[in-house]
Amino acid sequence: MKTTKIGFIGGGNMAASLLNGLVASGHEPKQLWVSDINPETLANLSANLNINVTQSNKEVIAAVDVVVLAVKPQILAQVAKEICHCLQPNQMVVSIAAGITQASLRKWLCPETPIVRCMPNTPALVLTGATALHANDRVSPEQRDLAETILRAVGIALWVQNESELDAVTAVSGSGPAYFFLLMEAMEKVAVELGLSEATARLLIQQTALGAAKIALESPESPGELRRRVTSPGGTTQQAIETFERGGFDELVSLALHAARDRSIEMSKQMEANT
Ligand SMILES: NC(=O)C1=CN([C@@H]2O[C@H](COP(=O)(O)OP(=O)(O)OC[C@H]3O[C@@H](n4cnc5c(N)ncnc54)[C@H](OP(=O)(O)O)[C@@H]3O)[C@@H](O)[C@H]2O)C=CC1
Ligand SMILES: O=C(O)[C@@H]1CCC=N1
Repeated sequence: MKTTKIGFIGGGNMAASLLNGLVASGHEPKQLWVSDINPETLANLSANLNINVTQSNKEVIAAVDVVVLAVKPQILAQVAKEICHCLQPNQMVVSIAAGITQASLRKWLCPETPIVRCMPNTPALVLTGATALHANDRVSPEQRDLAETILRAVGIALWVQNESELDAVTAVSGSGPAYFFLLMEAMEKVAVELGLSEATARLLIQQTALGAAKIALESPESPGELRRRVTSPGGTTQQAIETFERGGFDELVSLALHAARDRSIEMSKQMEANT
């Protein structure tokens, strides 16, 4: 797998996370390609990772075994139509775009193209990504394994049976890192108000987030039980948790995740209707 030629169309945030992760996991940099319209983006990727870079999407297609579509959903139709004639019949396409369905991709590419649609997240950068994948019926078992191996190189990877599950995955783990950063941001602001220096606050919050994630991963207990173990009756945590609950914490999380899931569905419908 480490010598499979993989090409990214679009070298922005998510592509950079995956490329960094692939190189860090031992993938041969010279087997990795990326195209982007922005020369500065390409210069940074080339300098940092020593991978092949080009402004030509078609050059990437011609050089690789697997093509990863990593542009914004809004311009994916245009990019897919530009490259569709250059794809070899069995060349696998992996799309990471939120809210772009297999049906749209099939329409824009060629009906025979093997397509894996997936939803990764930016912690791929530090090899702790979480990705869900869905394959169309043109993807061979070997290509399925290859797609899974690529994403597993940068974290965990699991398959969903129904494509519609990717809307929920996008809301939970695709966007999820931002929710944790939001909480960290808010905690840091208040910690400074409470008298800590910014550096002290940030370090304490980062280590606490890491510790909470590690204990949640390693313990057989549910998050609810782990939370109760921190919450001494009549103590400080109880005050904080009750304040969160009075403020409608669960309802707010529900509203936020539904909004993200609904936006994913809405984007799918808009793209299918407009192209
Ligand atoms: N960011 C995230 O956490 C996640 C993102 N995704 C998905 O990944 C995809 C990329 O997102 P993200 O990395 O955040 O977006 P970015 O905007 O950071 O990256 C997209 C890159 O594509 C470039 N680009 C624009 N037009 C073209 C073109 N015609 N050919 C080649 N490259 C082009 C952009 O350049 P310029 O900026 O100059 O326009 C930009 O560098 C999206 O579809 C998103 O839904 C999925 C999971 C998580
Ligand atoms: O916000 C977005 O649309 C993308 C998809 C998941 C994370 N970022």
